[in-house]
Amino acid sequence: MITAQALVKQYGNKVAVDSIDFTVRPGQVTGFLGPNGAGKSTTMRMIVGLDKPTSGRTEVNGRPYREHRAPLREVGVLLDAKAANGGRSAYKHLLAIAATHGIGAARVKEVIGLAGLDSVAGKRVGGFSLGMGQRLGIATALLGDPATIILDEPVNGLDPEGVRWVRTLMRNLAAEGRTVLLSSHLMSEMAQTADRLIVIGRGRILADDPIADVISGATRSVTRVRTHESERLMATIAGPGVVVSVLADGAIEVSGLTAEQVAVAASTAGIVLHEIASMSGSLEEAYIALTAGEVEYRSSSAAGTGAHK
Ligand SMILES: Nc1ncnc2c1ncn2[C@@H]1O[C@H](COP(=O)(O)OP(=O)(O)OP(=O)(O)O)[C@@H](O)[C@H]1O
Repeated sequence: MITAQALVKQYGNKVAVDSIDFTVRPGQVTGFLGPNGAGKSTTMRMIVGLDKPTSGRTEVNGRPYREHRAPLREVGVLLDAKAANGGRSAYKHLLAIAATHGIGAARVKEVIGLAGLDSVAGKRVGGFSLGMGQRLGIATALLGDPATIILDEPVNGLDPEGVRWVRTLMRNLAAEGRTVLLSSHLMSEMAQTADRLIVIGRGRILADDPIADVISGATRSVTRVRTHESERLMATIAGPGVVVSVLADGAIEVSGLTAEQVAVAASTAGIVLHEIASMSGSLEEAYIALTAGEVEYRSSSAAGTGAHK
């Protein structure tokens, strides 16, 4: 479990984290989202004692991080995958960290296997690809078999197999009852991995809800219907708050009624439907809607460069 209470971090005049409160619960994957510069890394750094809050507090498993006598066994962290010593082999790197925390070589071998690093465990970390470095960072985070895991951009640089591996690992860790906090800018990946989301913008919390609620709260869901009797169906379902539009392919899109209500109305009127689907918005749409106006760094033109020809 991770908690933050009235947590503030100021760098000079810059308020990076602006009095936030949240609880990250065990048994779930919680996604931590926000535009560049929103304050995610600063928050994660404060949780694990790498940055001191200007005011407020954070706790991991019921105590401030620094008060844990064996922090590696409480919380596993991946904040900077490039932090490993380049001259050592992956095995030696993990063994050195394990030794300073009273963790045996057997656990080192175990996490090497878990992270899919068996074939490169004897190789110098300096020669690792970004993806291998990420795997090593995740192996390090898991070394102490911690109840809480915090990973900042863990899929950065991973190939599709690696991305899927991280997703499955996170889901399994949560299913074991652990607390998993995960940041990523990959919305489709987050949508498949997280149960709950905390979204921040300019240091403030914009949403802290189950993922389905974040999506339904920030996007419009519609019912898409296809029938040979579009005109009659439109007349049948017309009413206050019901908006219908005819799409280019002849299907009609209805907002203001659930798919069930449309199906019942059609059935009562004896109208045969060839297709009916409830279309909810995507996490990406919800995220863009939620963070509009909260983006610190935005390109001035969506079309990119090429203005001077
Ligand atoms: N050491 C520092 N000194 C001064 N300002 C800082 C420092 N660290 C972070 N900031 C500022 O605090 C704000 C939050 O930064 P932070 O790195 O926490 O954002 P983030 O959400 O992790 O962004 P990203 O998605 O780009 O990693 C930014 O405006 C950043 O420039």
